[in-house]
Amino acid sequence: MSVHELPVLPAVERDAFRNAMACLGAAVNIITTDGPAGRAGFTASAVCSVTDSPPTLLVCLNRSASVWPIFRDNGYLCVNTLAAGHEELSTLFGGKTPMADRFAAADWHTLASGSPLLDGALVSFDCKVAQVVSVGTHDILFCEVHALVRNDETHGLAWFDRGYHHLLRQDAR
Ligand SMILES: NC(=O)c1ccc[n+]([C@@H]2O[C@H](COP(=O)([O-])OP(=O)(O)OC[C@H]3O[C@@H](n4cnc5c(N)ncnc54)[C@H](O)[C@@H]3O)[C@@H](O)[C@H]2O)c1
Ligand SMILES: Cc1cc2c(cc1C)N(C[C@H](O)[C@H](O)[C@H](O)COP(=O)(O)O)c1[nH]c(=O)[nH]c(=O)c1N2
Repeated sequence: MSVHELPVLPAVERDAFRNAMACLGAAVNIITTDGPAGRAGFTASAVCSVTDSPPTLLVCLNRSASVWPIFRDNGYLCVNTLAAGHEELSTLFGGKTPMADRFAAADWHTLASGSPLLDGALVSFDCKVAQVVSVGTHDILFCEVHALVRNDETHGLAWFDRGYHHLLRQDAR
């Protein structure tokens, strides 16, 4: 098909897009960093696996978020995937709460990256930001995973239809 014959696609309204995206269930994560630019954390559901060679995941971060310059400058982060029971913590990191109050609400430890790992997270991925691609209002942070901490005792937490939902493990049903 020659260039001038390519179909012109209609635009989708932002609210219609958001209402549609609310139909995609997703894990809920607290993304943390600590380094020369300071300590920060925010709630993110736009997180997914990219490749297992090398182990890489992505996080989408709105550049208008107050945490954005800190993540940009530190270059390391941890993805803490939340477990059932972490709903309040998710809301705390997802709002306009002062950073110290966000971290005071839970217990943390660190591995090589220095980013806070949440005690009791379903899983934590200690990462180095390897590549950043800006698309519209967001930066897509492609992160190489260098350490993992799993907690197989707890159940999952999903964000779907603008609310939290528990995901039970097979042997718990
Ligand atoms: N990728 C994101 O930036 C992202 C993802 C989820 C939620 N949020 C924010 O969390 C809050 C709660 O969201 P909600 O699900 O209750 O209702 P909502 O109507 O604000 O969002 C519905 C869905 O639309 C998508 N979305 C919302 N804002 C977006 C943005 N700025 N860029 C890309 N995708 C976006 C997400 O998938 C979200 O689950 C809102 O402030 C929302 O903006 C942002
Ligand atoms: C369930 C859920 C899921 C997400 C968010 C919120 C909630 C409640 N937020 C929003 C983000 O956490 C919030 O905008 C910032 O923490 C706002 O605070 P500051 O601007 O940092 O003060 C969010 N922001 C973002 O840039 N990428 C994302 O994937 C998500 N996902």
